[in-house]
Amino acid sequence: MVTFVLLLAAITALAFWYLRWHFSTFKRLGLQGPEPSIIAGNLPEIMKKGQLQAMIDWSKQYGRVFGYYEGWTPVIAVADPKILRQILVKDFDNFRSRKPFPLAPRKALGLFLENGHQWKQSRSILTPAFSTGKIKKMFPVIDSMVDNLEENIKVKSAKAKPFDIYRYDRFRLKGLFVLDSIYQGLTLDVIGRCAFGLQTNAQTDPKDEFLTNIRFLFSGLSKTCILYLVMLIPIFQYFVFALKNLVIIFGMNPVVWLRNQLREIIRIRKEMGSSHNAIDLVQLMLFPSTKYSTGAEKQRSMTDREIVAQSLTFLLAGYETTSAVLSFLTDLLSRNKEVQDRLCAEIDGVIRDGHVDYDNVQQLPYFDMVINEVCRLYPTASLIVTRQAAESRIYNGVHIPAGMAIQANVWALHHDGHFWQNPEAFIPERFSPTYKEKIVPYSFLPFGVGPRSCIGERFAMLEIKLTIARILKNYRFTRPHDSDSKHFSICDNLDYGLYRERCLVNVYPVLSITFMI
Ligand code: HEM
Repeated sequence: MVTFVLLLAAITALAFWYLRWHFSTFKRLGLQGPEPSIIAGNLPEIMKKGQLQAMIDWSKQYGRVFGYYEGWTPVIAVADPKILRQILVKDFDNFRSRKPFPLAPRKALGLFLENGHQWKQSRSILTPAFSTGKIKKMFPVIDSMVDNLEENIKVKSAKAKPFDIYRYDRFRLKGLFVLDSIYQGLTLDVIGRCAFGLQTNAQTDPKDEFLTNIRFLFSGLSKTCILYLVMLIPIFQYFVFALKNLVIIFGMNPVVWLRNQLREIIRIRKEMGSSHNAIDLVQLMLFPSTKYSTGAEKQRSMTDREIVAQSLTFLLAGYETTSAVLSFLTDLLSRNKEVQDRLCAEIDGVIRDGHVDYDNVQQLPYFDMVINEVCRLYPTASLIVTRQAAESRIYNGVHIPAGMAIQANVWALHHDGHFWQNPEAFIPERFSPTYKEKIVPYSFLPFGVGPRSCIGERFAMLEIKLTIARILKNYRFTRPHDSDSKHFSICDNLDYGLYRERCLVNVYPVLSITFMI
């Protein structure tokens, strides 16, 4: 009995010592940061405030580089442009991987979560899908989807009553309240058609199965506590993986539904063969372009499982991010009438015959400035610019040991008074040719930067510009209390609270859920 008690005491003391050692990683590295609890690191604060708010508060307290613990995982948050340049671009070979992801699937991860050779191969297969030629060919598809959006707005505005372009609808889905925005329907239809040739009708049918399943992913499942448990005790994920089959058998998961749909598309496309003239991602993944492969890296077609994982990644990446930028852009234009007037004047000047096309939508420099400023104020994907160090290195006096996770602190970077004068104000002129030169390199990263930056940036920019240019040809964004409001399209309070709602809750859980594939 005494031996047993002694052994137990020794094991407890050893475990305690190990936990203390682990949670003093940043003290040993000489980095400041919030005090972690010995069991949960800084997870309680992250859970209480949300990750972004916690990071904002910590940035104020500890500056541009600090360390925190996402449960068990130590992470260095970086908002120093010089160090970010090293990590994201100059020394990319040391930072090819993303931060380890709770519940990431073991196989078939999708481009966003892939690492090493697998990532490189997938990126080179998928990059040609976003060439200028391909995007140009996608233009008429996006344009036809915007027809539906315009029709929606026309019907709404004909009632001569204000309507809310963001909170277009609020309904109960599988027991949860889901917010709807007319932009979500648009971006889902666009990514569905352009990436997979999917015939979704999210804009015309609010009960469209694709839309409801995707929305369910972004709402209910994102509130799961399983994720936090895995962040706390990473080993717990093996238990979750074991449960996965049970969930699939009961068919309760929207991922299962989406997976089955995508498999059906793959089956049909395989039957059609490589001569089929589709220009989308599925076609590229089944029949990779040889134009971009070098001798050493012969491209193979992907397996069905890999294609499903990639497709789901693109659906998720292309849907929520773009609709969120459209929503913030609408909100900011409705609040800043002079900016909206100047933008409309530019659009009317360039697009004289009223027809927006691929070439004229590229000739709107003020529009580019406005979108950049929206993305600076509200970087909708600010938490996903992450990396992991392969080897130990020192940058600007900061020691980054091998295996350390890095979180680019994009919000802090975009709101840093040292880099941006009056950072909370909406001033598109910051991005004018005169002032642009003064922008500190690597202080503006809405799409990330370097070889792992957003693959869909140009596609998203085109979609945003085409959509807003077409709306502004006929309408103005106003607010409900505006006395001169013609009651066309009106958006309600889109603010920081909404930013949190749309951009924060979602990233981890939604991507984690791809483990169901
Ligand atoms: C306004 C809309 C969008 C924003 C703000 C955005 C932002 C981002 C950011 C910040 C990253 C991480 C970059 C890094 O780590 O350096 C990223 C990665 C990615 N984005 Fe986007 N994105 C948008 C639209 C899209 C669209 C439309 C697609 C697909 C058609 C897409 C597909 C991806 C993919 C696949 C990755 C992972 C790239 C890799 O790891 O190689 N994104 N995006």
